[in-house]
Amino acid sequence: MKSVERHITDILGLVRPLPPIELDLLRAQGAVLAEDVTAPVALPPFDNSAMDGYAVVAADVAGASGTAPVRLPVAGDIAAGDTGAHAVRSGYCARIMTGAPMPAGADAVVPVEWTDGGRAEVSVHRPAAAGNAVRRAGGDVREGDTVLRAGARLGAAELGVLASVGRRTAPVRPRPRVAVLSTGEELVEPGKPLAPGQIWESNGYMLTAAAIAAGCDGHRHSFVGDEPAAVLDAIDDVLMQADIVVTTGGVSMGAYDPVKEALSGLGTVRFEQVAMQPGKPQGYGTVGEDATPIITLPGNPVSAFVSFYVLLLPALHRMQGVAPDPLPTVSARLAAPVSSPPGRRSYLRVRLEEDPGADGGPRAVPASRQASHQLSALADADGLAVVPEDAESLPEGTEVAVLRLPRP
Ligand SMILES: Nc1nc2c(c(=O)[nH]1)N[C@H]1C(S)=C(S)[C@@H](COP(=O)(O)OP(=O)(O)OC[C@H]3O[C@@H](n4cnc5c(N)ncnc54)[C@H](O)[C@@H]3O)O[C@H]1N2
Ligand code: MOO
Repeated sequence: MKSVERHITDILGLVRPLPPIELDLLRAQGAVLAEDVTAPVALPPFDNSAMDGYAVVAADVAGASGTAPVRLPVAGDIAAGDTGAHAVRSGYCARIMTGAPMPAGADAVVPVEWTDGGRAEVSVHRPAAAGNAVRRAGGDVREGDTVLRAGARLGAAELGVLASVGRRTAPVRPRPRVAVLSTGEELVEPGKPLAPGQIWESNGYMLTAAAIAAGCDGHRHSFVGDEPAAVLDAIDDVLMQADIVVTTGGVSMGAYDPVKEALSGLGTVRFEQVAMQPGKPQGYGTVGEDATPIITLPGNPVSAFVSFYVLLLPALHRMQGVAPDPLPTVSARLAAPVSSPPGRRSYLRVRLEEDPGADGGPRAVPASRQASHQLSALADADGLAVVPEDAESLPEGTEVAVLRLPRP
């Protein structure tokens, strides 16, 4: 059987970072920056007041106190956004607001709380040292500084930074368009009644949601039955709108495995058995004139889920221009013994719990239901514990690596 690592590498070989596009800032949320961004000007661009108060010459108020306040005439008002040229000379002050440009000659701001708040003349009852409550030009960012690096994922803070350096748009890798296509004659749209032998389609929702959570533009397409020609038609239909196609079902050893049957003939898609549990039957390759990557995941819901995070996620990262890292791993002690098929690496659903008795490190509590159709145990899990290929059982207390599942 093929190793998990080899299969991840083969899938990575199908994809490249998507060419950058320019997106309006709010449309770029969640996307990955394609170039470094520098500041075209210093930020703040000018010296300005950090507080509402009075711009003064610090030396004038050096002796101010409650018992001997310093009285200064107020030469004018400077509001934030004031573009006029203001100046303060010794013996005078100007009322100034937070964010307003410092007048020439002034070197400190006395907060209004340290004064009587006078409009024509003000009493200052505390000294303010030079530089007090003054935000210097370039105090945040100097002109030409790199404020964000290529590869940064754009969240609220990053979008704020981009706007603060005057960008209205951002050069980003577009979110990979992931077309999710499910197959199976037994599938019924949720919300509709089930006939005997039928089940509600769940993989499409699950994988589309996982793709969106991974920063992709996931689209659940309608599912198809067990007719290989219908599978090919459906794949053809989604190709125009997809950077990668993900199918589920129809890749195993059955008499009606339409994905395998339909795609095997093309010569561009391989079907293999990967040494993992769940997720053994897998296919990967390209389809269509543009050689669009296609990944065919098994139909068992937990197999599809685990395959997405173990095999596909690194490729989705690469398409976004970030390192093709797997899920983050933590080390944990098994809270119960587990078993695993020989020669296959198992990914067991576990809940991570604090282990008060141990020297730090959580414990991994395996879900009681681990079969690949038992989807309900997944919603309780926060990780996948990895049981190596050479282990058929592990006793309670064994230290294992746990892949942390992303949570909304
Ligand atoms: N003789 C063998 N049989 C099977 C083998 C094998 O090696 N030899 N492998 C088993 C393993 S492991 C897996 S995993 C499954 C994979 O089978 P397929 O990818 O062909 O998937 P299907 O047969 O279409 O479906 C499997 C299972 O999952 C349900 N399913 C499928 N799609 C959906 C969906 N969109 N939403 C919800 N549930 C879905 C389907 O009803 C089946 O119960 O094969 C084993 N068999
Ligand atoms: O590999 Mo299947 O994915 O065991 O259920």
